[in-house]
Order: sequence, then structure tokens, then C-alpha cells
Amino acid sequence: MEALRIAVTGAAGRMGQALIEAITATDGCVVAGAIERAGHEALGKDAGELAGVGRLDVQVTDQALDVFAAVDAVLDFTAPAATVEFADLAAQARIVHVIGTTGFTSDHEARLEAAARHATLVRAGNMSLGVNLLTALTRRVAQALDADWDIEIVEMHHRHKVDAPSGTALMLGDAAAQGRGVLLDDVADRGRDGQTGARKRGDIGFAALRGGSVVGEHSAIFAAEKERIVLSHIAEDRSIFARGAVKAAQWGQGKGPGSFSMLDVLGLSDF
Ligand SMILES: NC(=O)C1=CN([C@@H]2O[C@H](COP(=O)(O)OP(=O)(O)OC[C@H]3O[C@@H](n4cnc5c(N)ncnc54)[C@H](O)[C@@H]3O)[C@@H](O)[C@H]2O)C=CC1
Ligand SMILES: O=C(O)C1=N[C@H](C(=O)O)C[C@H](O)C1
Repeated sequence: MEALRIAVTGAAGRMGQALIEAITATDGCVVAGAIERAGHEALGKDAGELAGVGRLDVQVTDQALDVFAAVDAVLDFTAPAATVEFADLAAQARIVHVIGTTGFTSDHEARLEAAARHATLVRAGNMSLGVNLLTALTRRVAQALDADWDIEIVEMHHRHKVDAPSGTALMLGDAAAQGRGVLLDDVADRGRDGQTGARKRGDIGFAALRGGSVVGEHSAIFAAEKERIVLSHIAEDRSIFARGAVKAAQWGQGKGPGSFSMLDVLGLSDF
């Protein structure tokens, strides 16, 4: 059987390098393209050497269209404005677009939905097995409890992270809202400062901490009178996200077009 040809966008980034490593470690998958933004110092370098896995004879390029035409899937952990452009290219090339990027606005979301009419998109604010299981558990717990239980989502990440709340925190908040049968947009409290007034019953609150090299920590807290349930996940290494993304690329072959989640990939949609 032919190897699955996978390209990585943002190849020089923290996740880009973890993705190159994960692809090379997966039987039946090869790195067939590596993309960086125009002007990046990594352009022209070997993608394998950049990621510390040895020479792969794949040069980092900014010519995304050429790369997309020659691969079966692209793993994209970059930035929202870049990802919506890549989604259009993936739709043209009819390839699987695995999107790990976070921080989308509602305009970006609409563009991704449009692209999904032609492309197979697999999207998740977090691609690890553990967080997706936590997401399914959060929905179940929220379903079992009434609004006497206040829900708060707390996350901590490294000092370089540019979006807040994290994509994972929003996934957990959305799961909690679904469990409660409400829309997250109607109940989310995303920033408290000053004279906020008392907590509103039914709100889902978010708090984001930033510092050091923390890979990613998330808790969904259910707080009632005199008791609390805390569901937590701690990411110790970016390889957990990268492994999930490679699995999504494999799963997406022959599927779609459409927009899928990691819960679909992991068979947790009905958990
Ligand atoms: N869904 C998940 O499981 C995870 C998602 N993420 C998300 O992935 C994204 C990237 O995170 P990091 O790797 O930590 O960031 P990073 O800043 O280390 O890497 C991003 C890379 O994308 C490149 N890039 C930006 N615009 C580009 C363009 N137009 N074309 C090509 N490359 C471009 C940058 O030059 C950079 O090398 C963030 O949105 C983060 O939240 C991160 C970890 C796990
Ligand atoms: O930026 C990161 O690093 C991470 N981003 C994702 C998020 O926004 O939740 C996933 C993970 O927590 C790491």
C-alpha cells in the first residue's frame, strides 16, 4: 500500500515540529510537504533537520498551492487568518485538512463552513485523546446536574500563547452548555474584572492563566453549596496533539466532504 503523503503548515512552529516528528514515527505516513509563511527564516531548510528527526529531503516552502496539489492531507496548526486561506486551497485540492489552529472569529468560522462543502475538515481545539474524553465527560456531568452547580473552565498555557480562552477551554464550555441544553454564546462569561456583580445563575465562566512553558492544563469545575467536582487534564508534551492530528489525517481518507471533530475520529460522539 502507498504511504499517506502528509504536509505540515507552520512547519517551523512549536506544533509544526511536533507534527513532523509524529508523522515520521507513524508507519504508512510520510512528510511530503512543509510550509511556512513568506519571509520566514526556515524557508529552504530541510523539514526533518528543522524538527530534529534527520534529513527528510523535504524543503520548507511558502508555495502552499503546489504542495497541496501533491499530498493526501495537510496538518495545520498556524493562525486563524492563515488557516482560512489554507481551507480554501484544501477544498480546491480535495484533500483532508486537519485544523488544530485556535482563536477563530465568527467570520473565520463561516469561511471554514463554506470550505467544508468541498473539503474534508477535521477540526478540534485539542487533538489529544485525553482532552476529547474529558470533553465527553464534561457534557455528561453537565447533563446530570442542574444550575445549582456553577460551571467554571480554568486553563493555563505557556507565555507565548496568543488567544484566550484556549480552544480547549471553549470546547469544554461548549460541551457543558450542550449538556445543559443551552447555547454557550448565551451563557459564557469570558472576562471578569472590577465590580462584576454576583455570579449569574446558569453562566459558564472562563479564566485564562499564562506563564512559562506550560504545555496546557484545563479544568472543568462544577461548584455547588459545600461540594465541588473538578475534571482536569494536564498535557505534558505536544506529541499528544500531534499523534491525534496524524490519526485524524488517516481517518479522513475517503470521508467527506464535511466538517468533522476529533470526537468523530475517536468514536466518542455518542459517549
Ligand atoms: N488543537 C490542538 O490540539 C492544538 C492547537 N494548537 C494551536 O495551534 C496553533 C499554533 O500553535 P504553536 O505551534 O504553539 O504556535 P507557533 O507560533 O509556534 O507556530 C505557528 C507557526 O505558523 C506559522 N504561520 C503563521 N502564518 C502562516 C502562514 N500564512 N503560512 C504558513 N505558516 C504560517 C508561523 O510562522 C509559525 O511558525 C495555535 O492556534 C494553537 O492554539 C496548539 C497545540 C495543540
Ligand atoms: O496554544 C497552545 O499551546 C495550545 N492550544 C490549544 C488550545 O488553545 O486549547 C491546545 C493546547 O491546549 C495547547
